[in-house]
Amino acid sequence: MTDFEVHTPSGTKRSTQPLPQLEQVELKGMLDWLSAYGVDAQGGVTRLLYDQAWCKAQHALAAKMQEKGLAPEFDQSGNLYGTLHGTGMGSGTVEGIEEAPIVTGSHIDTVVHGGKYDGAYGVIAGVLALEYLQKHFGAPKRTLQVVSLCEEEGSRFPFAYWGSRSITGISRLEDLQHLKDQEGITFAQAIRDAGFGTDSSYRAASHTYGAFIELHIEQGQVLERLGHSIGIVSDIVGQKRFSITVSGEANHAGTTPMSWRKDALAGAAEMITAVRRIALEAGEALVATVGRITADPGVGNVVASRAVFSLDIRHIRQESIDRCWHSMLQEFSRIAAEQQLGLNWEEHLSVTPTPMNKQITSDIRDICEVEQLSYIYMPSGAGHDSQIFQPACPTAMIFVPSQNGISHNPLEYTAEEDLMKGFRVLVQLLYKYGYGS
Ligand SMILES: NC(=O)NC(NC(N)=O)C(=O)[O-]
Ligand SMILES: [Zn+2]
Ligand SMILES: [Zn+2]
Repeated sequence: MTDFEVHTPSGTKRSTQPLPQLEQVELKGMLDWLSAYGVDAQGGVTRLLYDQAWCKAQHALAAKMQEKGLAPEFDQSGNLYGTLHGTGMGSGTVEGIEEAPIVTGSHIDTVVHGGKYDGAYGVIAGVLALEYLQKHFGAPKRTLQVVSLCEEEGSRFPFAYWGSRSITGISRLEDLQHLKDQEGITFAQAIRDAGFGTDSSYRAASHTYGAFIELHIEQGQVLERLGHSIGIVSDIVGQKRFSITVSGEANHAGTTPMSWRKDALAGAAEMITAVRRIALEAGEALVATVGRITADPGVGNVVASRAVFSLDIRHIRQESIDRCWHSMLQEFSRIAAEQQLGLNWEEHLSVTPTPMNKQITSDIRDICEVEQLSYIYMPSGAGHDSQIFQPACPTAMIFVPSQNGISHNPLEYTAEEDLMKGFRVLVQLLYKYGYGS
């Protein structure tokens, strides 16, 4: 049993209430259960926005929420909500946004051949936390909600954070309809095939949140190396993502002398080497990644006429991202001019670095202290829906360790004991905000 002070996200002290000991919950079992939707023979999980595995998983989750008394509801984007309705009693004089639901959750989509914890942990933990609170304390005073966001990774369409961006109104379906996946299927078609979209019977994706709290695996090695159980996220890095197209001329590999070629792939290779050099020169905190390249016509005895590669740049400060991108672009232009190649780029993601809400993070710290869980404040090098929510409502993130820091990989793993510690923190926090008098 633990005693702790209950207060709202705005810091008003409310009351003190002991919580019953948390029981072992079916966290691990439910993560395994969810991973069956989209699992492959090597144990990798692939659930891309609106694909078959995604649809099955999201509907299976809705059925689980129903079983657990959480009144599931979809919106037009395919975000799924489970709700514990508040009685409204004791919510005091707080007005406007503070009366809105306290929401927890994360995303259901994965990268291609990813793990079973990224995103899923926060969704499952949210469902079980609401079930736990309902079972022990009945209806909360303030409405508590869990959301299974439809998309965060940007794995299918050249666009990311669709779940949180649609909820916060930053993006609308009209802006994305034309986007195509690798198979040429448009966003408009994909959402329609999945049964969502503006002409579906679901309500529009718009909500006012009192606060958003995301529990997530760290996806790095910091907690494990330093021996801490909980990471309290201080900031989330900013990101820019581009698609870079280099154009040359297809020609015969045997009859075209080296110096007369316009070899798009050779030019792209030099540009990628420059990406690595510039990022290394910028210092340890900056990271830049080229994770994908395609070449046309993609034939062994033909000089490539076109190469397209991805570029992902991240840092905790926007100026560093911008400076690095400009140096890279200068280098790309120099290389293209030198080799008589065409150069085009398209920016398809830009998110600014985002600090998390100070009051919620300090409440998380208080809980860690009462619960005697070792914690550190840390920035997140991975992007999260929390950085989309933060400007719209007070937002915070709780991290648990990732074994060997591996993520976006079937080997992604967090020990059950660590999953439970994060769950405990989440339950305490939701109790604090939902049941305070
Ligand atoms: N937590 C994540 O894995 N996020 C990933 N996805 C986005 N959208 O940032 C990423 O690339 O960092
Ligand atoms: Zn991820
Ligand atoms: Zn994630």
